[in-house]
Amino acid sequence: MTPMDKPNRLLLLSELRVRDTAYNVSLSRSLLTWKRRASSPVYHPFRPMSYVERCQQHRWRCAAVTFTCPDGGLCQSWVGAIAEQLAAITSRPRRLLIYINPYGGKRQGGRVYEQKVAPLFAQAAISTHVIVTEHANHARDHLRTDAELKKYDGVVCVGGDGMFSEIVHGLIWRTQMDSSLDPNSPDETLTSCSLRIGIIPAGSTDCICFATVGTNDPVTSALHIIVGDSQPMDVCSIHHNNTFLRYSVSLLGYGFYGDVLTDSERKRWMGPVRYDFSGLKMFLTHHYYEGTVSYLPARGVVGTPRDAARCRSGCVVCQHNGPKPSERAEKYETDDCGNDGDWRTIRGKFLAINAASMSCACPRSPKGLSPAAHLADGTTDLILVRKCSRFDFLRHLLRHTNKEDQFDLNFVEVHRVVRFRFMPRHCQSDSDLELDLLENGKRQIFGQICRDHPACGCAPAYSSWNCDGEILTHTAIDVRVHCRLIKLFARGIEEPQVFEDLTNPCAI
Ligand SMILES: CCCCCCCCCCCCC/C=C/[C@@H](O)[C@H](CO)NC(=O)CCCCCCCCCCCCCCC
Ligand SMILES: Nc1ncnc2c1ncn2[C@@H]1O[C@H](COP(=O)(O)OP(=O)(O)OP(=O)(O)O)[C@@H](O)[C@H]1O
Ligand SMILES: [Ca+2]
Repeated sequence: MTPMDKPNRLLLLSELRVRDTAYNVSLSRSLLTWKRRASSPVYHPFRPMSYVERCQQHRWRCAAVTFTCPDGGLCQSWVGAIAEQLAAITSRPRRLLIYINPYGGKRQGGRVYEQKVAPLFAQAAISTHVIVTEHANHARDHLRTDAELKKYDGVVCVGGDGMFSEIVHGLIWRTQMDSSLDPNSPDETLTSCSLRIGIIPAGSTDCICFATVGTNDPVTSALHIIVGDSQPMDVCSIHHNNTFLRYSVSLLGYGFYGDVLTDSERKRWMGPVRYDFSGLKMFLTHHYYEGTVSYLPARGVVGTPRDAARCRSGCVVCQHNGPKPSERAEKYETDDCGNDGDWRTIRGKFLAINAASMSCACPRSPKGLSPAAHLADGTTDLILVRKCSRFDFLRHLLRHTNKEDQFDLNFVEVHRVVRFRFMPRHCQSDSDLELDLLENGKRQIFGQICRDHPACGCAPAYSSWNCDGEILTHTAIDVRVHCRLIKLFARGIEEPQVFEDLTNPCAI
């Protein structure tokens, strides 16, 4: 054994055995590593120890190892040092509040939790309070008013993006109330939530889990919770006429994704495949919608939506763009005197208007709606898909599933923004409408009448907003990004480790 090596933060280094093979085993702060070596005499066994092993495609598994060593005293030193190190890690949760949606995805939430997750939490000595939800918004309302949050180190949801959204709404609301802030004001600087949220994926899309962990696997997510990972995330607030509607963390989509969601809600009984049916149907329907989008481009940030680089664990773009009080005013380009910076306006006919606050990667589209979007940079990528042929729209959609750039098409544009507004054409002021009619002449007037007349079977004037899988009640909205408002038990997607053994142990 070498003495405590402070500069390298090495605490113990010994030759130990696993079965008949000898290893050089070292313990530094919170990291236990072992490398094979040539060997020697009689060995005493430690207790079996659990650790995290990295597997293919970002999956983690819990493995166990039993070391043996030649003298009992050294054995005790090792057991003591490891226990001391584990106790010193304050980021690991000890008490969790868990909500299970028994009806999410393929309705396997309860089984997944009991069989795959609960045994791991028990092994890691995490105490849990489990609530199986009885109705929609049960978890949200419980968090808003009833939950004794001081008793917990984190909140976990077992379900899909909709269930995660409930937790986010409950926690953000509660945090703002505790800080005496007004969630109805779109200009309020909101207080970040202190409790981290864990997601055990058991839904239909699970894009938040996929885009923050790299896989939808309950065991991997449970292990990220156990080791106490932390990943901040941006949240958009959505208002209509200065009234709060909802928060969004992944996709806020009008047109195609709004229509897919509306149609798929009637097919919930089908499970996850409902999205494919409704997707095909809405693709064939090919509706476009008219309206005005205004946005505030992100200023003073690094990165663009067309970057080849991706947001990964320890992302430097997120670190650079994260909130620093001195930079905030510049980033939002707005000040207390009501100077609203350089708002830009685009009027047109759109097949889809999408805002992606993160990549929205999911099994259907492993690179996501906006592959270069960042989890915690304080911006959202506003994607405008203008009216085009079905063939062109299919080209755009297909590019979500291959290596080609879905933005490199002349009917698609993408802007990295901190705030945007949308006004459907028919909601515009009377004077705006009159101006349009004058500009566009008689043909437009007849088009207008036709659109307002349901019996003629023409395209509808309005779509709905798909807000993380929920339908918004209004179409005219004001959206603002709140940098790092929440934190997840995750670390972002890890780059594959090219030169390292896939097993990079970390005791649990
Ligand atoms: C030809 C294949 C093209 C495939 C294109 C796939 C693009 C998929 C992009 C998925 C983006 C998901 C963003 C995440 C949104 C979540 O907050 C939300 C809640 O869970 N999920 C959905 O709204 C669920 C949204 C699900 C949308 C599914 C859309 C499926 C489109 C199918 C089009 C078929 C055309 C075929 C023509 C022959
Ligand atoms: N006990 C319950 N009964 C009915 N609905 C519930 C219950 N608990 C939660 N919900 C609602 O079910 C909706 C869908 O749940 P969830 O997000 O878990 O699955 P999903 O929709 O299949 O997956 P995804 O959101 O990933 O597409 C959520 O909006 C949530 O509010
Ligand atoms: Ca972002």
